Amino acid sequence: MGGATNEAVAASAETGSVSFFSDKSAKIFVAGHRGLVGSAIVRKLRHLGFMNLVLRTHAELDLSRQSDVEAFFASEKPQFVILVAAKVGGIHANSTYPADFIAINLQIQTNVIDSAYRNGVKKLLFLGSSCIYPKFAPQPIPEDALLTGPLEPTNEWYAIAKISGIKMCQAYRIQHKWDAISGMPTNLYGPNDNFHPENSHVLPALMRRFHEAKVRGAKEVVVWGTGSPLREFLHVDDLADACVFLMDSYSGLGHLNVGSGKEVTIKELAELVKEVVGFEGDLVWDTTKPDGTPRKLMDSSKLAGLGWTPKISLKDGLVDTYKWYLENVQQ
Ligand SMILES: NC(=O)C1=CN([C@@H]2O[C@H](COP(=O)(O)OP(=O)(O)OC[C@H]3O[C@@H](n4cnc5c(N)ncnc54)[C@H](OP(=O)(O)O)[C@@H]3O)[C@@H](O)[C@H]2O)C=CC1
Ligand SMILES: C[C@H]1O[C@H](OP(=O)(O)OP(=O)(O)OC[C@H]2O[C@@H](n3cnc4c(=O)[nH]c(N)nc43)[C@H](O)[C@@H]2O)[C@@H](O)[C@@H](O)C1=O
Repeated sequence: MGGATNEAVAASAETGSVSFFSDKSAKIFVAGHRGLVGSAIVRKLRHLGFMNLVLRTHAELDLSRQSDVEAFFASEKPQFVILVAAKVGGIHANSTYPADFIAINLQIQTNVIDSAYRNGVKKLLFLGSSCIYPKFAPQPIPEDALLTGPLEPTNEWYAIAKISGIKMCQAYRIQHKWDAISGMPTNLYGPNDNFHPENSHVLPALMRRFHEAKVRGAKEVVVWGTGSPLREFLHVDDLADACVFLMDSYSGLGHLNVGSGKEVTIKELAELVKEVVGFEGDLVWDTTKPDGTPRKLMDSSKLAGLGWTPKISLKDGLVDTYKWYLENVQQ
């Protein structure tokens, strides 16, 4: 884990953790509550009976503006923070807007983590991403592969910001004995995903492209790259379940991987999405588009050892997501 794993550091990071589930009236700020992850976390918290959620849209509170974030925390004084607001996108967006991906993410996480600490927040959960690991990390990727090799160039700007977020949580834990933890989710999907044709991740991009091709009666759909990269997918409702589990059950220095443990090639994923959508034409591979990381299956055994495992299969998750897409997105 990039140099901060020795016993002395771990011992100095003891914070005296608090129970999250014991007080359903606790004031919880879910930053980024209208996105894929934030909306799933809000659904989960409400289902569990948490009613005192503090929510702000991007328009109401721009988390990249330091003074606005400081004023918000000083007046609202939340007890818990789940930080899932970020500049997020797929391989094309990451490559095209490197300045936005590094700057906005550094700004949001620095403002929120520091203000949360200064205003007496009891516990904060920060989310990174599996792209923090080296491009050629051992597979499945253990947490301690962090900072052991060069990053994948298509998303190194985003990865550097996310690594800084992990390190900031660790630094505040060590220096201030403050309960800031980090989870590293694998590639996610589900309701409220971003279905933009170019800037989204592969799964929603393909769902939309196959759906529109089916409606038009098209014979072919273009898929990016060679189809050979392997990816691990987790339904966002499983991730939300893991996040509340971590809020209650984990208070350690090290970040924890959150994955499904199952990987598919992009070709296999494309065939599965095609089947779920009901498109009957052919796939055409555009090999001028980047493949990105060849493989990034995470080792989530530490989280499993704490007692959390995912429940939703990729097939069931795709069916659920396509149903949501038909009811909420398609024209
Ligand atoms: N999606 C994925 O596959 C993965 C996601 N993650 C992580 O999970 C977290 C959530 O991602 P996801 O839900 O997919 O992202 P989304 O893009 O779906 O949601 C991000 C949310 O953050 C808000 N936001 C962005 N910028 C600002 C800002 N300056 N001020 C206030 N709010 C802002 C967005 O609001 P608005 O839309 O109005 O701008 C949106 O509600 C991120 O930390 C991401 O890195 C990790 C691994 C994989
Ligand atoms: C979550 C994760 O997400 C990103 O990394 P990524 O896993 O490479 O993400 P992706 O979903 O965009 O692509 C996965 C694979 O799929 C192929 N692919 C085929 N056809 C389409 C397509 O139509 N769109 C997209 N986006 N990809 C396509 C594509 O060429 C690649 O081989 C980073 O933002 C990173 O920062 C991060 O954290």
